[in-house]
Amino acid sequence: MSELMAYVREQAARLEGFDPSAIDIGPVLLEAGALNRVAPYLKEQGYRKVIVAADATTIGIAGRVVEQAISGEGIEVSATIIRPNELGDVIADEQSLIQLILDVRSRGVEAIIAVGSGTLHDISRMSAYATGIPFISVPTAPSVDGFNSKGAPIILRGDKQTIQSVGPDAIFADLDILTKAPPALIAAGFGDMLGKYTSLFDWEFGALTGGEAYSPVIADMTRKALSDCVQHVDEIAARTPEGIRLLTGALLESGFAMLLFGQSHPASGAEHHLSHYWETSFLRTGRRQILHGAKVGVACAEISGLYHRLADEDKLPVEDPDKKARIKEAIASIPRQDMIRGWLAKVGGPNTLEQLGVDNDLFERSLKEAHLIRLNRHTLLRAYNELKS
Ligand SMILES: NC(=O)C1=CN([C@@H]2O[C@H](COP(=O)(O)OP(=O)(O)OC[C@H]3O[C@@H](n4cnc5c(N)ncnc54)[C@H](OP(=O)(O)O)[C@@H]3O)[C@@H](O)[C@H]2O)C=CC1
Ligand SMILES: O=C(CO)COP(=O)(O)O
Repeated sequence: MSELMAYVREQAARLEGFDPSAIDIGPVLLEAGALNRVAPYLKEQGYRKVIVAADATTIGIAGRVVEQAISGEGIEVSATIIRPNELGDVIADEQSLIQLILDVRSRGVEAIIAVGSGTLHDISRMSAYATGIPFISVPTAPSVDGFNSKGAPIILRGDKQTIQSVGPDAIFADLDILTKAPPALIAAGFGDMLGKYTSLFDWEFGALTGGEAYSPVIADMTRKALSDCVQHVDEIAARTPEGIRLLTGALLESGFAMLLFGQSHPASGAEHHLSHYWETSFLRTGRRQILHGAKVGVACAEISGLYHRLADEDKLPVEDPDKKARIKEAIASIPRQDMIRGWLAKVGGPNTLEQLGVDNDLFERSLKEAHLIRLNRHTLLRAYNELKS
C-alpha cells in the first residue's frame, strides 16, 4: 500500500462508525511512470472494453499513450474527445455529459479512464455514476483537489451544482506528466489549496452557528495538506519534481478528506462560492473561463480580508459570547489577505481581482449573492448577508 493510502486509512480508522468500504480503492500511485501501470491494472481487473475520456489537449499529453498501452494488453479501447463549447472551453455541462454517456452506452464499455484535469474528471465521474460503471483517474495537471472526491460540480441550466456521484476506482498520477503541466495550472492547484484556510474556517463556523456536521479528524487532514503546501511554497513555485509531488499529494489528501466526509465542506466555503458565482457569470456573459484554482486563490484573499475586518471591527453576526470568542480565535488563524496574495504571487498565479479579470461590479454582486449558490452551507459570508438584509 502506498504511504498516502496508509495515511488515509489511518485517518479513516479514527472516524467513529466509518464504513471502510467507502475508501475501497485500487492502486493510488503518485510517482514517475505511473501512466505505464494503467493498462496492466485494467488487464489484472479483467476489463475487456474501456473508454478513454479526454479533451483535445489531454489526449495528446497522455490519452493516446494510455490508449495504445491498453490496446497492447488485448483490451478493446476507444477514445472520446469531449468537445469545447462555442467559446472554446471544455466544461462539465449537460452537453459534455450527454456526449460521454452516449459513447459509453453505445460502445458498451465497462470503465471510463479519465485523462485530464478537474473538468474531465467531473464529466467522467458523473457519466460513470449515470451509467453505473467505474472510472479510473489519470490526472494531467495538479490543478484541483477534485480527482478523488465524490462530488461532481457541474453546470446544470447555467448554475453550478454539486451532485454526489462516485470516487475513482484507482488513481495513476504520473509525476513525469504533472511536473511538465503549464505553470498556470500548477499555480491554480496551489490556489485551490490556499482556499482551505477560509473553507476550514467556514466549516467550523457552520458547525458552531448552523448545526452542520463536523469532523475534527477530517478538518485536521485538510489542515495538514494545506500546511504541507504552504511550507513548501518555494519548491512548488520552482516546479521541482519534489514540489509537484508535494502539491499533488496535498490535493489528493484534500480530495480524500472530502471523500471520507461524503461532502465538500472541508474544502469548499465562501471562497468557492465566490469562484462559482464568477464562473457562471462568465458563462452567461460569453466570456472564456478562468482556472478554478486561480479564482479560488484570489477569492480566499478577499474573504480573508472581509472576515478579519468583521472580527477587527467587532461586527461578527454572532450573539453567543462563547461562540463569538471561538470564532474570533479561528479568524485570527486565517492568514491576512496580503500574506495570501504574496503566496499566490510567488507561485506565479493572479493575486488580485484585476489580474483575474473580475471587475468591481461583479465582485460586489458576488459578495452579496454567492452564498445563495449553496444554501445548505452556513458560512460567515451567508450570516453576514442575512444580518444585513
Ligand atoms: N470534484 C471536485 O471535488 C472538484 C471539482 N473541481 C472542478 O474542476 C474544474 C476545474 O478544473 P481545472 O483542472 O482547474 O481546469 P480544467 O479541467 O477545466 O482544465 C483546464 C485545461 O487545462 C488543460 N490541461 C490539462 N492538463 C494539461 C497539461 N498537462 N498540459 C497542457 N494543458 C493541460 C486542458 O486543456 P485545454 O487546452 O484543452 O483547455 C484543460 O481543458 C471546475 O469545474 C471545478 O469546479 C475543482 C475542485 C474540486
Ligand atoms: O471545488 C471543490 C473543492 O475544491 C468542491 O466544490 P463544491 O463544494 O462547490 O462542490
